Amino acid sequence: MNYLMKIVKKNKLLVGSYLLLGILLAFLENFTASYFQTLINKFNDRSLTASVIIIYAFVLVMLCVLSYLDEYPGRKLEHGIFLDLKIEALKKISRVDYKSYQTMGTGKLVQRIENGASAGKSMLFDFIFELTRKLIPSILFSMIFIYRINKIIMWVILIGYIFVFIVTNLLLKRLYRIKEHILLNEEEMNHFLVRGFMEMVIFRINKRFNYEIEKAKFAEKEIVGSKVKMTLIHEAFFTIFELMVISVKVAVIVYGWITKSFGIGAVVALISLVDNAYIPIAIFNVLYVQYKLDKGAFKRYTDFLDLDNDYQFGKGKMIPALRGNISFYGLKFLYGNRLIFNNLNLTVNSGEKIAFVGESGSGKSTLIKLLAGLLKPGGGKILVDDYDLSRIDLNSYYDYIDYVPQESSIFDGTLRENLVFNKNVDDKEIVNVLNQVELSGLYYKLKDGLGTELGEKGISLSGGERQRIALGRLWFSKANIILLDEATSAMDNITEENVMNHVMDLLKEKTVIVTAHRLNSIKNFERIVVFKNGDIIGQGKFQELLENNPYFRELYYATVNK
Ligand SMILES: Nc1ncnc2c1ncn2[C@@H]1O[C@H](COP(=O)(O)OP(=O)(O)OP(=O)(O)O)[C@@H](O)[C@H]1O
Repeated sequence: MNYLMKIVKKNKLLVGSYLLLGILLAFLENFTASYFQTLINKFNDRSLTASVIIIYAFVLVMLCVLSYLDEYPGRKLEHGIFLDLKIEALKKISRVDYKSYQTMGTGKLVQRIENGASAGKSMLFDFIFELTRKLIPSILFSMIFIYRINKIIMWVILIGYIFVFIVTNLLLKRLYRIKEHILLNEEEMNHFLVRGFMEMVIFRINKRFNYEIEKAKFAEKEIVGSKVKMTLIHEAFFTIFELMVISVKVAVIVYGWITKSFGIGAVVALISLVDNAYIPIAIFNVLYVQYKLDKGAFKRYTDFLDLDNDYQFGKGKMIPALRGNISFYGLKFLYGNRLIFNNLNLTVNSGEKIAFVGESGSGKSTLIKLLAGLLKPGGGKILVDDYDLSRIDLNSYYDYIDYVPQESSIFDGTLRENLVFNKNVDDKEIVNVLNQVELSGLYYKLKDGLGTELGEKGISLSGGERQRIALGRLWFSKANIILLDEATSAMDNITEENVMNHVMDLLKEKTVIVTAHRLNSIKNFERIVVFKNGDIIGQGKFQELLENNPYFRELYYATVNK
């Protein structure tokens, strides 16, 4: 509910005018029905005057004009709430704790956000607003007008309300279970769709699509079956309800006929007021059932919004500058209960060029992610200059650090966006950088130049091209700590050497940490740190390690002999 209240507060003017307009409309609708009684009675006994007709016409015109004006705040809120809730999800991703992010499945999550945003909009706009501005005022006004005509009928209608409410709650229990089943299967369905789109090549070559389609079809069968069942239960309720309203209307006519207590105007007005009293309750029930069911979908969405945030955003020290000294003291880190580092110590000096090497799984990327502030140490400390990293606001830290991750860091956007994000940079400057990372050949072949769309994860590029674009970003960065995690692994040796010469030239004043498996590529680094099972088992220059460190020698000959 907090998230919905936040939206109400943000739009308080629109919400206020929408609610007031609704209440005014509800009053006018019931007043029209009641005033119609006066008009008919006067018409019947030939005492009708022009002023009565003018008042009646005026109210009808007002109803028409106000209903139209009502559309403005109504539609703005309706569409705005849905999209605001989706944007809230994107804001969440910008701050969510990295460990939770790692376990999210995109397909299921996107569907959960879609269902949740739609449910939230429906809870606020279709239920709470509708109840406040229309249903409650309508029921109250119609009751007041009915009471003025006949008290007994008002009580009969009220008892009817209670009956309807009890039946609705009985139905709800069954509907909940069906709705939960639908939501889970919708997420499942999207999971198969998204992974089918994203992993097309793997699935096609492994002939997995038939299996995926079968799974999606099963989810489809469950969704369709459950939706049909839900509609039938809903509709059964309305049929019963409709029959009840017909009975009340007939009873009003019979009662008036037997007791001879009302004139023709009163009968017409009562029939119309019974509708005015029951239509809102019918609508209330549809919305109430929907509201209760939406709560489940909305909870799944808010569970995501309630995930822990990275505590270092918006909190901690803002740093004015970083020289680039780094120290790890007694660092401990666990993935769940899996110990990765226990008491790791390492110092990197400002401007130093360091390479992390070691067998796959030895912890190199984890250490880089810890230094990037994505993962948090389970013990010990990371100092950057003299600041304790855990006390720095990451928004401030990210002005001084740049990170090229191991996995593709190209996003669905243009070549220009992928190089400079939203910075205002001259085309010439960008083309010059493309030359530095040996991409000018590719660039001149692109029909749309810097405006070329690179596709999801840069699918239209080769692995090496993707890596060179990611490295090209460094030319537009002011950071002075640079972390390159296997940033050249997909390039051929010659391209790697040429590009890295330019990159290292660019970064000569900066602190640079790279991880690499091809040990030839880090021959000239000032220091190489050798990792094994989360421990540092050697440090030094390339030649020293080759002579003195048997494990490094083993690693080196394993790569050159390939
Ligand atoms: N999200 C995670 N949850 C649990 N364990 C993880 C997670 N990410 C990595 N690990 C484990 O942590 C260990 C260290 O992984 P890390 O990626 O740091 O190794 P690495 O030295 O960079 O390997 P590579 O050279 O293959 O990239 C590995 O055993 C890996 O399985």
